[in-house]
Amino acid sequence: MKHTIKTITCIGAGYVGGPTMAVIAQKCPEIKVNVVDINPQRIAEWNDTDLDKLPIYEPGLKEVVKEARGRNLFFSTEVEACIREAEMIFISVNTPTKTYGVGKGMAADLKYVELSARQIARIAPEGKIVVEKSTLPVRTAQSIKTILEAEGNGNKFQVLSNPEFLAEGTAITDLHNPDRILIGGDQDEDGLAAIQALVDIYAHWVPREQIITTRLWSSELSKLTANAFLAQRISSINAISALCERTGADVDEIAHAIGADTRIGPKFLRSSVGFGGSCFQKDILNLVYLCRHFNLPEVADYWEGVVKMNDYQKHRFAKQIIDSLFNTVSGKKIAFLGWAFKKDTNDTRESAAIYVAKELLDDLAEIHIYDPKVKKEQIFRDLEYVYSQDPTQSFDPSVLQSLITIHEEPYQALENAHAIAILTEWDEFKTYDWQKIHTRMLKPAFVFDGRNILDASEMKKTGFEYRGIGKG
Ligand SMILES: NC(=O)C1=CN([C@@H]2O[C@H](COP(=O)(O)OP(=O)(O)OC[C@H]3O[C@@H](n4cnc5c(N)ncnc54)[C@H](O)[C@@H]3O)[C@@H](O)[C@H]2O)C=CC1
Ligand SMILES: O=C(O)[C@H]1O[C@H](OP(=O)(O)OP(=O)(O)OC[C@H]2O[C@@H](n3ccc(=O)[nH]c3=O)[C@H](O)[C@@H]2O)[C@H](O)[C@@H](O)[C@@H]1O
Repeated sequence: MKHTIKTITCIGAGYVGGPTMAVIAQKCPEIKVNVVDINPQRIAEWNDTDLDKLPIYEPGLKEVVKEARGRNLFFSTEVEACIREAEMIFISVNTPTKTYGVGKGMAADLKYVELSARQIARIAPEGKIVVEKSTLPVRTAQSIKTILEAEGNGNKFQVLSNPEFLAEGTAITDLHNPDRILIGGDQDEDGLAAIQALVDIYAHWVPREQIITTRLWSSELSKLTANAFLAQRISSINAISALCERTGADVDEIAHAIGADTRIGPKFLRSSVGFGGSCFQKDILNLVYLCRHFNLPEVADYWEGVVKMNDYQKHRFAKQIIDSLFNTVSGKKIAFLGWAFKKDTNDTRESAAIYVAKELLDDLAEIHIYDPKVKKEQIFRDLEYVYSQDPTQSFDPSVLQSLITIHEEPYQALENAHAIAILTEWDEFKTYDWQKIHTRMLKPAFVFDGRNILDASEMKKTGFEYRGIGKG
């Protein structure tokens, strides 16, 4: 049965739902695209006439929203009405690591996905194509199908898996020029027709040979595997960075040398203070949990090593700061450049900065933070959350208020600092007047470059005690 898709609804107006649907609306002007969310503030921000107030910062996003919003792109809290109206429904809700009960700290929390599936089943007047856009454990489509069939008033639903591979900070270019689109579905006649309906949407702008279609389980597991491989590369180069620091080798030279091998390739070999972001850790832990569930402990341990290495890298960075500052940072001003988990985003989820800050705060450092895009309230929320997760510590928020200062402007944050730590690779940090900064710091003036973005020899010439990652 051929489907003609006239209306799409996406449940979840977050970092994925918002930009992905904006681009579908931009490229398919004849399709009406509704993006719905239970968070009214988020929807109000998506609808703000001032495009600088969109809830997420992504280069190029404003332009896409400006073109499509009000034409065929609509943001709304009317979840039920929009479910009724659409022939195809994307589920793009959050799937964080579980913080309670069975699988706590490891498994993906699927409660928002389940709620969405139940809501669709309950109110959809007829069968729909339901598309998993969220990252999900392999075989989740089966659970969604079971719910849809059990609660769906006899309607027939098709479930597709269409994982998203965009990276934050480059979301719009990734969506406009994806390496591939992946669509998994049942291989019977109805399943293939549903796959074709989604292929037809992407084919508006993605060459057909870049649209890969697979069975459901392969598509779901490809997403977890892709993130695990990407994160593994970072942990691998970071492991080597530790050895470089002991031996006098330079990790950037090594990355260049090995990346020239076409079998390895040059991308994703930037050694850093550790990977952050909402997904790498969550998705690997989810993979580890699945492996244990299927009684594959060796496979689970293998992938868990990627996360352990990342924790080690963040800890190593914080420890190096404390060790270099004569074994204590108590009462010392440490300036943080950057709080976001990478440049060109205001997202701070699992940012390495949070964990480095916590270790320094535990040693009573006074931390001054400047990030060009992250809001003050978000930084406090991140720190309060990380303390709330540490059962060994009683948490007094007033201490946090007295030890943390957030700056709207970088030079004040750096003035009279004992040390500067670069946590995010924002381009603007490279353009600062480092000579001026040096004169205004306490001496010895330490710079811990967690992103290797500054020129080590220039910094040393200026008089800094400069420490890069993996620089022997
Ligand atoms: N952030 C990223 O770069 C990427 C994320 N993903 C995956 O996409 C999924 C979504 O991630 P994000 O967009 O980052 O999450 P997010 O937290 O930014 O957005 C999720 C949204 O869903 C809404 N929501 C939750 N339950 C709802 C319900 N029942 N009805 C309506 N709205 C509901 C929340 O209010 C929130 O606004 C996750 O599974 C994630 O792993 C995949 C690729 C990239
Ligand atoms: O599933 C997801 O959420 C997404 O996760 C990552 O995207 P994202 O986390 O947005 O950003 P990345 O560019 O992958 O960076 C992740 C972290 O790794 C760090 N990183 C990246 C690359 C590198 O060489 N070194 C390094 O330390 C970044 O600074 C950042 O903290 C993947 O790149 C996307 O393909 C995927 O869709």
